[in-house]
Order: sequence, then C-alpha cells, then structure tokens
Amino acid sequence: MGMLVDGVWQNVGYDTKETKGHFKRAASQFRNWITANGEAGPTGSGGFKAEAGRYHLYVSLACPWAHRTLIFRKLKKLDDIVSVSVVDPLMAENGWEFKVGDGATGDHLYGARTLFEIYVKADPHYSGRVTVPVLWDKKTGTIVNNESAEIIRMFNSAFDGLTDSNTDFYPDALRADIDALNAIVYDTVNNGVYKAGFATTQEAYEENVVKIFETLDMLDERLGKSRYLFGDRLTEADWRLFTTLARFDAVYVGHFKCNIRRIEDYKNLSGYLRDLYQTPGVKETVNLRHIKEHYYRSHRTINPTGVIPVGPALDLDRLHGRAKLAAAA
Ligand SMILES: N[C@@H](CCC(=O)N[C@@H](CS)C(=O)NCC(=O)O)C(=O)O
Repeated sequence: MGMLVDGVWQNVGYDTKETKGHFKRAASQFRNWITANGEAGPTGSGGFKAEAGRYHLYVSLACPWAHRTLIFRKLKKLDDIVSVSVVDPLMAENGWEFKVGDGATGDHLYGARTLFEIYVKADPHYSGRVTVPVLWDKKTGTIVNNESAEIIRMFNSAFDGLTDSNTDFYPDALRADIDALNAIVYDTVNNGVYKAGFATTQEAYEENVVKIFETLDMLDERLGKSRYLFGDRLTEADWRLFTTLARFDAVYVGHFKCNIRRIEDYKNLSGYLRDLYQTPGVKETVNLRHIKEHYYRSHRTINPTGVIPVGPALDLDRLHGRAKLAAAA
C-alpha cells in the first residue's frame, strides 16, 4: 500500500493515529465529466464528448467501487464503446499492478507495470492515493474522472445517443430519494465495512460495525415490501448496494469482522442479492477469486499470513423467488 507525493511513489500505509483509530477515505481528485455534447458536467472542465472508442476504464475486479462501473458498462451496453484493463488482484508495495493472466489483463494502452504510472501520466505532480476505478481519455491522454459515483452517472446517460440503451437508473422523479438513500448506504454499508475492518481501536470498530447492521436490518425490512429498493424499478441505489452485498459473506464477515449476521441470514436481503446477481449481464462482472485474493492477501495489517479462507460455500445461482413481490406503492 502506498501513495504518490508530487508524482513520486511512496510506500506508506493508512495512518489512523490522528483519527483515534478511525479509517478516513480521501476524496477523489479527477472530477471531469463525459457529456453527450462535450460541455462541462457538474464539476471540472468540458472537452470530454461521448465518443465510441475514446475512453478506457482501469478497474480491479476485487474493488466494490470499480465494480459499479463495470456493471453500468455492461447494463448500458457500453462493452464496445468503452474498453477496459483489469489490474492484478494483489495490491502490495507498488499499489495496483498490471499482470496478465487469471482474469488480469495487463495495461492495454501503454503496457504500464503499475497504476501509479497512469496517474503520473495524467499529472506528473499528482499527490494522493492511486485508486481504481480510473476513467481514461485516450484522445487527450489524461484521467477524466476517478470517482465511481460520478462515472456511473456518466455511463447512465452520456452515451445514450450511441447505444440502443435508454434504461435510466437515475430517473428524475426519484433523484432526491435515491441520493438520500445512497448517503446512508455509502456511510454505513459501502464505506462502513471499511471503517469497521480498518479500525485500529475497539471503540472505532464497534461503533461502525453496529451501524452496518442497523442499516442492513432497515434495508431487509424495506425489501420485504418491494422487489428493489425503489419498488419494481431497478435504480443506481440497488447497484451501489449490490457490490457490497456481493462481497459481504465471502470477505467482510471474516476479514473485516462484520459478523453480527451474514447476508444469508437475512430473509429478504439474501434473495435480493441473488436477484441482482442473476440480472442478465451482472454475474459476469463478479469474480469472487479476485475479491478474496485481493482482500486477504493485500491487507497484511489485518491478515498478516495472507492465507485465504476456502469457504464459505455460496450459491448465488439459487432461485430467489422475488419476481412475485408486489411493488411498493
Ligand atoms: N471514492 C472512490 C474510492 C475508490 C477506492 O478507494 N478504491 C480502492 C480499491 S477498492 C483503491 O484503489 N485503493 C487504493 C488505495 O487507497 O491506495 C470511488 O468510489 O471511486
């Protein structure tokens, strides 16, 4: 684990001393938007028009944030429009590295050895964490955006003129409600598992682990009344929750000590997870080998031996029975 300081790689871990044992995630720094006509989006500068073949995604199959972007690429039919390189699952002293084989593709654009080289190409003086996903512009040779929440919003609509997909996962009428639910799920579930897992004091761990399950209990009840979080309509909020649920029993229960309950133990969340997993196109974005290998081997402060557990036996292909659920009013 490490980061770039003024364009130079430094191998330093997360410092939780100043935060009393709490893990704090840094904000992403590249915040431009691809738009249909190339005008600037909500943040950053313009010049990034939606064009076939122009953009590239750097992802890890292990990472829940990068996973969101792969799901949107698939569901919005962008496979032939936005290309992808997949990093090696192990994140060690050089951060994310490119290797070829077993699901990792190498860097298709520059043959780089590490992801930090890509960040330095975009900004020779970059200081900060070197994270996936990265949305890269081949035309201007820079990073458009490295914030998954924004990349999925671009994928949701910017390329609609180039595909025959007009599925809208962020419909106008639900935006405020989606944003409000996202904020809770981000803080207590998506990022909550990291806050519990990387806590270095008992207090910080307990505070965060309890919140995770308060939210999961609330969501389980909600999903007893409707098939998806917002009635019978799949939205961005479902996909943002999904990438954490898909890793939960395999990794977060053990590795991050989020073990009050498993997703399998929940009456509604368990079927909901399988329902989303079985949505056409989605299961091929889920790679549990990369997921387990990444977490258990990369975070040596919490798993010093790097040994990867064999279980749990999971079968996300089982029937989910959720199609019959009446949509919430
Ligand atoms: N807010 C970012 C977070 C991305 C992120 O933290 N990715 C992790 C992998 S799951 C990463 O690359 N971490 C490397 C590091 O922090 O050094 C997003 O959602 O895109």
